[in-house]
Amino acid sequence: MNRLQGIHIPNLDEKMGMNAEKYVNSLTKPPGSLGRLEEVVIELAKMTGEAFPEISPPGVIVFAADHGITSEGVSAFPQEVTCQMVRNFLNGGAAINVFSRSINARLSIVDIGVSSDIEDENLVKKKVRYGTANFLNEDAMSPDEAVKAIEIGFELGQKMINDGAKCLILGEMGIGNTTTSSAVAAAISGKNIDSLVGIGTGIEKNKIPYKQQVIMNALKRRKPAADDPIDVLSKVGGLEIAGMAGAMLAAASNRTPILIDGFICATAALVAKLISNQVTDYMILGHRSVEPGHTHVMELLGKKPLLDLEMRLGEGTGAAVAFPILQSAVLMLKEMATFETAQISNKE
Ligand SMILES: O=C(O)c1ccc[n+]([C@@H]2O[C@H](COP(=O)([O-])O)[C@@H](O)[C@H]2O)c1
Ligand SMILES: Cc1cc2nc[nH]c2cc1C
Repeated sequence: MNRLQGIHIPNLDEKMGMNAEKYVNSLTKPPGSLGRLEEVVIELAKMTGEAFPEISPPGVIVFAADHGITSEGVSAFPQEVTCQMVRNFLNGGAAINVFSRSINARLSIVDIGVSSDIEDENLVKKKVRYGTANFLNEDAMSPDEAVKAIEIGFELGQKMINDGAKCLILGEMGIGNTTTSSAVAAAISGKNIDSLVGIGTGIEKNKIPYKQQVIMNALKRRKPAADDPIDVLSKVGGLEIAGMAGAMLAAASNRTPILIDGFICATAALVAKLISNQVTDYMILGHRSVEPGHTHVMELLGKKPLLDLEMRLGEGTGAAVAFPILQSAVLMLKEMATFETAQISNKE
């Protein structure tokens, strides 16, 4: 697969992880008493290869794109909300703007496939096409478009890291993308569609069987190949999902930790894993979304989320809210006294 074929993801630095573990156990607390903070900082040491991992400043990239499948009435909101929310991001008024400011993150908003044009000097204009096609009736995009969207994500992830980001948060905006994500997750995992479909932006619960049926019919017609990420993306995927997957691959190839958001972001992580299995070594899961598919996808990624705040917004918000937990973990390592320096008697 062109340029992405040559992508190299370094092995985790296990030795640095062992050093970090030893050092965590020398800090003034009973061993294990800081629970998952201890696990997290050891993971970060393995990822970064640093004795005292640096994760600040974080960088947030929000990929926006439209979905032809919205014509089937699968979302509670109309398609034009994608474009309207992009304007809201650019004006600083969305939840991800607020949370990015609170963690001092650089925030980048990318049009990778919105169905209308948006003029704004702060928008990163990388439109691959004006929304996907309705994948119930035809392939969502061409294989070339899927590759292009992954490459754009990779370039923008690399740029965010070159500009100084030490941890990457990927967010998305795309009316209809819980339907797309359910289709992608089902295609890759073979899981029953019933377990992967939820209310998204808030459809009535009694509409869920219809949403499931649309996805089942589409999968029957499109027949995506489970082990081929480009086939899955081009047949039933989304441009923001491809972009996020590309950015994740860039982060992992730079040893930069990735903080994963909700269902759509985790589905992009699953696609990235199909492209390069080791990419998940560099992922930490920020939160558990209300979308039922998220729990299944997180299991496929082999990781547990940090938070469960019953959120289902997307945009990268769950990851941004989880970021201070990583900061606490890193500060624990950097600033706590050891038993020796504080002259505290250690365990018998
Ligand atoms: O991140 C999540 O888990 C999540 C769960 C439900 C909805 N969303 C957001 O809501 C939109 C998709 O919902 P829907 O109902 O239009 O498929 C899209 O813009 C996502 O960012 C996001
Ligand atoms: C208002 C709104 C904001 C969002 N942010 C992410 N998905 C969204 C969906 C809607 C409808």
